Formats: sequence, structure tokens, C-alpha cells
Amino acid sequence: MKIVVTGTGYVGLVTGVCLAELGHTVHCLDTNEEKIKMLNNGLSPVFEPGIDELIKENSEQKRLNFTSNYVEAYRDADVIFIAVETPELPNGSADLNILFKAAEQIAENIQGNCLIVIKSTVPIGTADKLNSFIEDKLRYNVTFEIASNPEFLSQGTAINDTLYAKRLILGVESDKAEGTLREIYKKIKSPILVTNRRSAEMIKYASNDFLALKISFVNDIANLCEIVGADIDDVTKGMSFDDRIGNKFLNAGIGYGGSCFPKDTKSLHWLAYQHGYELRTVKAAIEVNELQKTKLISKARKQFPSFKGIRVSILGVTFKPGTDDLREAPSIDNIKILVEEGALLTVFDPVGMEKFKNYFPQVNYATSVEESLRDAEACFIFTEWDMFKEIKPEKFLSLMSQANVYDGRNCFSVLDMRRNGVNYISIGR
Ligand SMILES: NC(=O)C1=CN([C@@H]2O[C@H](COP(=O)(O)OP(=O)(O)OC[C@H]3O[C@@H](n4cnc5c(N)ncnc54)[C@H](O)[C@@H]3O)[C@@H](O)[C@H]2O)C=CC1
Ligand SMILES: O=C(O)[C@H]1O[C@H](OP(=O)(O)OP(=O)(O)OC[C@H]2O[C@@H](n3ccc(=O)[nH]c3=O)[C@H](O)[C@@H]2O)[C@H](O)[C@@H](O)[C@@H]1O
Repeated sequence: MKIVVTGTGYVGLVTGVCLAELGHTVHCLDTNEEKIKMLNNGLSPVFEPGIDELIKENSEQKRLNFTSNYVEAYRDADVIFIAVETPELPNGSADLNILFKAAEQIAENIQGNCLIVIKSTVPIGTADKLNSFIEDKLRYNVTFEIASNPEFLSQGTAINDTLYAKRLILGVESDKAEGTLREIYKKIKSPILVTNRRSAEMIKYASNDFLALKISFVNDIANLCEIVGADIDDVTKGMSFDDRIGNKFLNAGIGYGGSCFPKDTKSLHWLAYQHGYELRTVKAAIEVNELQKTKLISKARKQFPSFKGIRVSILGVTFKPGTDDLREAPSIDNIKILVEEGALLTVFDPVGMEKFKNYFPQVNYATSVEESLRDAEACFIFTEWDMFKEIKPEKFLSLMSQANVYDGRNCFSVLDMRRNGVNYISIGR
């Protein structure tokens, strides 16, 4: 079976590499020739723990190929997984132009019967639309079918999330498509839900939006904790003993970022609106998150009414630890404010700095935590990398000229920091 994965981004590359690891022969296709060049040199264009080793091993075994030649890749493909980006348009809806461009390339080049599987996150009804679109554009006399197989991996744990998936959702309209997908995934021992394509598309949005809601709820409660003198960490710990609530996704902070929660909440809200329905819960999650992103700076105003000329250490810029991804990272909103006010920034992040330089070339970059902290009058922590959590209060006190630490991810014990003399401000505590 010839499998093509369209797009070698976070999802496509991990999907391709993991399918090869499961023993399939996979052709990873990307129209970005730079990425293909890197991959053919054994380098991953994205940072993802464990991916380099799997690329090397599976390329050596000749199970994994990288190409930008879509004409050749699609010609005799049996299964095509589409994993291209579906970004947000200014009105909040999903931009499907890239997906439809890929579909056009597929339609014009498939010469055999083929299953086309949508892995990208797409609005409900997209698989149906893609079906008619491809039918109209087919150049050869072939049969094809569209399936929806949404992806649930998280960046930073993507390989594990794929090889040991918590669930596989197969949105199919025929037994044949189900059989093909079951065959592809037969080595993954995960629960499988077979459903129709629209439900599969909805499962993806509902899952992401539910998690976003959970985070916004906790942040809302965290803000109230500050007002009434409660501690959000103890509150969520207390809540988590109830297994109906669970202990995951209860971390208060400066809000969710990344390429998915922000866009997937807005996209589902927009889709509902187009159908004359208002998704009030999701709307609330979006609004709380928007306000939460700059909450920490508002709190720092007490000490620094203006940041003009203030030396500021920034620890962490990626939208979460374990990734180099900066898409919708709350750090960006905050750093924009600080730069506009004329703060003197020294930024450090263990993996995100190269990409971050494209956003803010004008700030200083440090090569270590220590270098970033040295002589700073304030420190902002935007990402909870493990190496930051290990910083002892003494380090802030000895390196900074004033130990004002604003922690957007609640990395430390309030008691420990304050008892040792750090002016420590976090979220909801
Ligand atoms: N990033 C994540 O953690 C997850 C993302 N998703 C969804 O998966 C989709 C992809 O997301 P990412 O991998 O983050 O995107 P990405 O932007 O990292 O990668 C997309 C890739 O597709 C390539 N591409 C675009 N048009 C193409 C074409 N016509 N032919 C071949 N390649 C083409 C781009 O050059 C790019 O390398 C999105 O819909 C996203 O919502 C779903 C679950 C997790
Ligand atoms: O569709 C997607 O792209 C993916 O989106 C998320 O994965 P990801 O964006 O990689 O990262 P998460 O770990 O979910 O974190 C998202 C954001 O929420 C924030 N977050 C997370 C958990 C928490 O308790 N509090 C909190 O603020 C993180 O800091 C981060 O900014 C989902 O977890 C995946 O299941 C999904 O497949």
C-alpha cells in the first residue's frame, strides 16, 4: 500500500514518521522545498522530542521518503493523508484555501483508486465539500473516497501520542474505507470509534474547545481567588480528587496559546454563528483567554507603572514547554507591550529563540538563564520549562539588581520565594 502524507509540519511529519515506524512505506510530501531539503539531509524542520531518531532509522530502512514532487507522489498513491495547515482568517473562520489547493493537486494527479484522509482540523461539512470538489477536478477516470481521521497529538509528546493514541476516530462513509484505516492502524492498540465524517470533524473541535474551556474556567476562578484571598493551586488540587473533574488541564496561567486552541475555539464559534446558533460557553472561553494573556503585566504595573528603560529578563517564549512553536504564544502579546514601552529586554528560551528572532529582532538574546537574569530589574516567566522551575530564590536575588519576578505559569512556591526575599507575583495566588 503506498501511503502519501501531504504536509510535513507538526502533524504531517509525525504522522508520516510514525506510520513508517509501524512498518508502512510512507512518502512525505511538502510543497515547501526547504523543508524537504532539510528532511532529506536527516534534519527535522520542527522541534519534537524523538523525531530525529525516527527519521534517521526509518529513512535508512527505506520506509520513509521525502519529496516535493506531488505529481509523482500522488500518481499511484493508495492512501493520502492530508495534514496541511488550516489557519484562522481575520473573522475567526478557518481558512481552507491551502487545503483545497492540496485537494486540487490530488484530483489532478491520482491515477488509481484512492482513499483521501483528512487529518487537518476542518469545519464540520468540509469532507463533504472536498468530495464534490475533487469529483469535479478529477483528471483521470478513478474512484476515490474521503475519510475524516482527526489528529489529537500534542506538541512535545507527539510521537507517543501517535504511537500510543488515546483514541482513533474514523469518520467514514463505507466499510471499505473503515477497513483500510483499520489495516493501517492495526499495530496501534487504541480504542477505535467509527462514525460518520461530520461527527468525526465535530469530535475534534469539541475536544479542543472543551480543553480550552477548562483552562479559561480555571483562569477565571484564579482571578477570583486573587480577589478573595484563595490560592488557585490548592483550589484545583482540591477539585482534582473528584475523578469526574480529574487533575489535568487545571493549570492557571497567562492563558492558552498554540496553533490550535485559539483558532479552533474561534472557528467553531464562527461555524455555529453561521448556522444561527451562539456557542456561549466557547465565546466565554475565548474572552477570558484574551484578557488573561496580559494579566501578569497588569499586575506588574503596581511596581512598574511604565517599563521605559527598565531592564527586563524574559524566560520562555514558546506557547508551552517541549516545543519550538511560537504560534499564538502569550509571550508575544506581552513582549510587544514591553517593547513598545521601551523596556530593555534580554530573552532566553532553551529552544524557541531562533524562531522568536523573526518576531523581535531588536531585543537582546541571552545564551543562558543566568545571562538573562543578570542586572535585570524585573523577570517575566512566560513558559514553564523544567530548567526554569529549578531556579532557586537565591539565584534571582544574587543575579538581578531587583528581584521582581512575575511568573505567568506558577512555577514556584509562593511561600518559598517570598520567604527568601523575592518580590514574587504569580497567577491566582
Ligand atoms: N500542531 C498540532 O499540534 C496539531 C495540529 N492539528 C491540525 O493539523 C493541521 C496541520 O497543522 P500543523 O502540522 O501544525 O501545520 P504546519 O503549518 O506545521 O504544517 C503544514 C505543512 O503543510 C505544507 N503544505 C501546505 N500546502 C501543501 C500542499 N499543497 N502540498 C503539500 N504540502 C503542503 C506546508 O508547507 C507545511 O509544511 C491543522 O489543521 C491543525 O489544526 C491537529 C492536531 C495537532
Ligand atoms: O489540535 C491540536 O493542535 C492539539 O491542541 C492541543 O495540543 P497543543 O496545542 O500541542 O498543547 P496543549 O498541551 O494542549 O497546550 C495548549 C495551551 O494551553 C495551555 N495550558 C494547558 C494546560 C493547562 O492546564 N493550562 C494551560 O494554560 C498551554 O500552556 C498551551 O499554551 C491539544 O492538547 C491536543 O490534543 C490537540 O491535538
